[in-house]
Amino acid sequence: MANHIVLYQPEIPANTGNIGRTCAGTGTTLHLIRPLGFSTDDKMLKRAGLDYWHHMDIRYYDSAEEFFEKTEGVYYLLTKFGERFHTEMDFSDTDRNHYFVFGRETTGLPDWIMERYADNALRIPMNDKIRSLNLSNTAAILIYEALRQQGNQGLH
Ligand SMILES: C[S@@+](CC[C@H](N)C(=O)[O-])C[C@H]1O[C@@H](n2cnc3c(N)ncnc32)[C@H](O)[C@@H]1O
Repeated sequence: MANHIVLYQPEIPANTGNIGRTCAGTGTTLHLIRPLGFSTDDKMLKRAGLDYWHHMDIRYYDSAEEFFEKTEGVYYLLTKFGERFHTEMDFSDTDRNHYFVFGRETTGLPDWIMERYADNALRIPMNDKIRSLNLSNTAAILIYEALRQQGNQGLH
């Protein structure tokens, strides 16, 4: 089983490119839920992830409903409204698929997803001087926390 990053309607190509690069370097599958705010041929996306794009296991969905229908595992929502810190959740079971679901840069995750998976809503600590952390930074933090708990799985 594996770790998965799920981006709900990402808008900024450089964020997705950065996340793709981290996914390629850690064996993490990237799931993109449309509509995307860019073309995957976009120059900025290529600049951020160019040499790595072909190493990525990347899957596309036309809607969040389609994504949930076609995947199976444990879903975690990443949101500043989460009641638990991401470090309080146990990701150590490598027999499961762990799906880390991130919201859109401008509007986050829709209410129905927030309600359905409220028990697994996780927050990365921050103070009140900013509205939120950068999407690609949050994805990197989560991937490496999961890998740390899983013993890094052959990464060196
Ligand atoms: C730029 S933020 C979205 C901000 C949006 N206005 C909102 O209120 O959710 C993009 C995504 O990054 C993730 N994120 C940003 N800050 C976070 C935090 N402190 N804890 C967990 N996830 C965070 C969430 O998945 C969020 O949907």
